[in-house]
Amino acid sequence: MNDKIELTLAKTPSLRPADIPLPASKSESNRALIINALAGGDGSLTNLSAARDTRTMLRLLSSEDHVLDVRDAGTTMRFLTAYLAVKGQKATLTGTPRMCERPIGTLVDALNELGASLSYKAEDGYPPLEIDGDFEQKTDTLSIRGDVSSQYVSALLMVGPVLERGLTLRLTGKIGSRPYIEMTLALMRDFGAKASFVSDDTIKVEPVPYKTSGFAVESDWSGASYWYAWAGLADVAELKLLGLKKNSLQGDIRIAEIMSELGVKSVFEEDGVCLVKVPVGNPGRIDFSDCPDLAQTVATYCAGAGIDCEMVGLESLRIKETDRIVALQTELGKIGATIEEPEVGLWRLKSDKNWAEWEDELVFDTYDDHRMAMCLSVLASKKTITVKEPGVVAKSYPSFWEDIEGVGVELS
Ligand SMILES: O=C(O)C1=C[C@@H](OP(=O)(O)O)[C@@H](O)[C@H](O)C1
Ligand SMILES: C=C(OP(=O)(O)O)C(=O)O
Repeated sequence: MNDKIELTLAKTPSLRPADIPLPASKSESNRALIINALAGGDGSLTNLSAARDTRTMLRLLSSEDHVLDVRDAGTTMRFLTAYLAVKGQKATLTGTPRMCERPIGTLVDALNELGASLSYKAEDGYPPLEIDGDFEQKTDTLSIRGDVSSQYVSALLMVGPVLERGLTLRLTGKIGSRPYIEMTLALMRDFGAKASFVSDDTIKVEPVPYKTSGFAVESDWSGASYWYAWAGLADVAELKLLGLKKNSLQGDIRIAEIMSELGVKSVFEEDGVCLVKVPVGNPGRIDFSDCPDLAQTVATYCAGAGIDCEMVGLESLRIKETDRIVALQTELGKIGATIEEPEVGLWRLKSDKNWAEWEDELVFDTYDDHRMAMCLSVLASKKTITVKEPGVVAKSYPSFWEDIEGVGVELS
């Protein structure tokens, strides 16, 4: 299914009861791989994600090529930049044309200040990058903006324990995606590092090397979000999402709380979470500062369910796999919804309450963005739809369409 040019999903208001075997988290997997490599590479990592972003990380960590192509994987690009720079490994890091439009200057500046020799091969501030191979620590304290991408912060933190003098990071501005930073610190500590926030905006990493350890990756809460939306929009849905825990390292567990107000309750069991339909409450203003990857799911769900809402904390959405606001404005416009952005990071979504009047031929573009394909799929609970380039899901959830077929959605 992933190699088709387009995929049609037949209208499916009633889902077959199912246990959904979610993919493992690519965020946890990519951190575990980098930390394990810095610890000597002998740890036992279980349930690593089959996501392309993780397979790419695995491949590049053991590659002896000079040119390393991360494709469209943001964490792979940012984490490998810091890893290779501090290891003093010569390499060129590159990616897809879109990856070469995603900024990396904040991280490169910080690494050069730390003692690395990184330069740009094309445009200043953007991949491709040349890593010169020399590294000598020049400072143990860095200030870095926290409002562009938390991945720069995570990348720097993970190399902290192998630096002779350790590292103190001071984050300036608003700190976006903070749970991803906490996830990084938690995984580092699992591997013996001494690293934690010492104040609201300062993180200290001691020069205590990693120890070999084991880590079991949890299922992916971002991937789970599409099932919450399916459960909320379908007339009948009895789904259990396997491998999710109530105490998660992933900030995207917030989908459980958001959807409890929007029509889906979570019942945690030993081996996963059961989704139960409940009446829709008042969404109010939803803040995505901690969980930007949930924005497309919630926007599409609200547009499909006829719910108006105000979404904030969306400053980073324009520099992800695509400009996610433009993509959502265009695609949700096809079902009569509008999204206004009166100020950066604030979206006002107004939905068309009458889905029976949506166009009959709904064909959605996906913009090389896995999350566009997965969030739009949920609209098939109301109408037959076609999704272009369905293979984009491979970035984080390669078996997405098989799992969709598993709940009884006819695909052609
Ligand atoms: O560290 C991570 O694993 C991620 C951090 C987030 O990025 P930003 O920090 O750029 O918001 C998120 O959007 C991305 O999918 C994964
Ligand atoms: C933004 C994402 O990933 P990345 O930044 O790692 O490419 C994502 O998975 O939605």
